[in-house]
Amino acid sequence: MGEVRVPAHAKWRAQTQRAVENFPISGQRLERAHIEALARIKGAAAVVNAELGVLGKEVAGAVAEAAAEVAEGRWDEDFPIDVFQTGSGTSSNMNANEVIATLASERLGKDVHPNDHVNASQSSNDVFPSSIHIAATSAVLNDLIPGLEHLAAALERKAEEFAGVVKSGRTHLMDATPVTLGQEFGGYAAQVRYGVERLRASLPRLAELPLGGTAVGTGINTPPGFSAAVIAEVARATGLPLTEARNHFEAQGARDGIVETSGQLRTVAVGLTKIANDLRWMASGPRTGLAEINLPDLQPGSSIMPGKVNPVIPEAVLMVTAQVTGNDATVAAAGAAGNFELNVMLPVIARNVLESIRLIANVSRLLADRTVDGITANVERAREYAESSPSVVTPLNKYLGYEEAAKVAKRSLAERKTIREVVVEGGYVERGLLTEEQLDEALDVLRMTRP
Ligand SMILES: O=C(O)C[C@H](O)C(=O)O
Repeated sequence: MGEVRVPAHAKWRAQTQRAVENFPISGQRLERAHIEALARIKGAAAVVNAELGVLGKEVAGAVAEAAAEVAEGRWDEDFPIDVFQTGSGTSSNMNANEVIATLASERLGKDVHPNDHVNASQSSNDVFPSSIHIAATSAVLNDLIPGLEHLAAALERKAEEFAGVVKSGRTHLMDATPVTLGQEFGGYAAQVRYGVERLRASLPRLAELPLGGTAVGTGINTPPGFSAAVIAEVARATGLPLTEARNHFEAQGARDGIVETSGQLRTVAVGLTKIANDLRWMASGPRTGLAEINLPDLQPGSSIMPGKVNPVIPEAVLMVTAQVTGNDATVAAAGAAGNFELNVMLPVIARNVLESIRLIANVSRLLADRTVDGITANVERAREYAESSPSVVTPLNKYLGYEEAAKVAKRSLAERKTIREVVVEGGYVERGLLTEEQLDEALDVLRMTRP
C-alpha cells in the first residue's frame, strides 16, 4: 500500500495513520467512554490470553498495563481517527492495538505486536460491537438512569407542592374540566420513571457481548473457554452486568440489542418533548400567554427586547429530543445494514447512541436543577381559568342533561357570565332541577379533579 509517514510523537502506527488520511470526514472522534471500553477489552483479553497460554506472562502483563492507561484516558490524543470510517470499526480497533502495542513495547524494551499480541484471540468484528455495548451499558447505568431519576424526583416534589393548585385541564388545546397542577406534574414524573423502566428492560440485551466470536461468530483463533473468560474479566474490571451472547451469530450479524436501546432513548426523548412543551405553554406570557406558572429567570432572553426572559432550558430540552429522534432514525437505518455475518455501520451506531445517552442525561439534570426546582405557581390565575372554563358545566349533566348544560355553557361564553350566574338566572333552581347546595357542590372546581 506504499509508504506512510507517522508523526514522530505519535503512539499510533501505520494502520491508524492510513485511516486518518482516508477518513477526514466529520472531525468527530470516538467518544471517551468508547475508547475506555475498547481498552478494557484489550486488557481483559491480555489477562485471559495469559491464563489460557496464548501469550507469555511478560507480554500479557505489559499489554494489560498499557491498556489500563488507555482506559484511564491518558492517551486519548492518540485516537485521531474519524468516527465515519470502516463500518466494522477495524480502524479504531487497530488504533487501540497500535497505541497499546507501542506503550507495552516501551515498557518491556522489546517489540509487542499490535495484531499478534494486543489483538490475540480477537477480531474487530467481535471487539468493536462489544465495546459499543460496554460503553452504552455503562453510560445508561451510571449516567442516564441517575439523571432521569434526579429529574423524576424533582417533578415528584413539585407534584406534592402543587397538589392543591387547581387549574383548567386542556384537551385539543381547548378548555376542559379542571385538574390540579400537582396531577400534571405527577404525570410528568411518571413518564420519566417509566422511561427508566424501559431502559432497564432493554439492559439485559444491551449487556450481551459478542466478544469471543472473532471474525464471523465461530470463535476461530480463540482457545477453548476464551469467550466466557474474557467477558467475565471485563465484567469484573468494569463492574457492569455483562454476559456472553446467547447466540454468537445473532450477536455479530445483527445489532438489534442496541437498536432496541436507541428506541427506548427515543421514547424517553418523546416524553421529555411533551413535558418541555407543557412547561413552556404554562409559563407563556407574562401578559399575553397562559401564565399559570413561572419558570426561574436564568438569563436575559433578548438582545433587543429589554426585560424579556425566555424558557431557555425547555428550549434546550427540545433541541436535545429532536437530535435524539434523528440519531435513532440513523441507528435504525444502520441497524438494518447487517449482511450475513456482520453489521457494517458500527461506528455511526456508537456515535449516535452514546451521544443520545449523554445529551439526555445532561439535559435531564439541567431541567431538574435549573427549571423544575424553581417553578412557582400563579395560584389565583390558575383557579380563575379553571372557574371560567365552560367545561366546568360538565357535572351539571346529571341535573340538566347534556343538551341543556351545553346551552348553559354557550350562554355563559356569549354573555361573559359565570356558569353559576347563568344557572341561577335560568331558573333551573326554581324549577327544582337542582338545589343551591347541589349547584355549589357541582361547581366546586377542586372537587372536579377527582372521580
Ligand atoms: O478487522 C477485522 O478483524 C475483520 C474485518 O472487519 C473484516 O471482516 O473484514
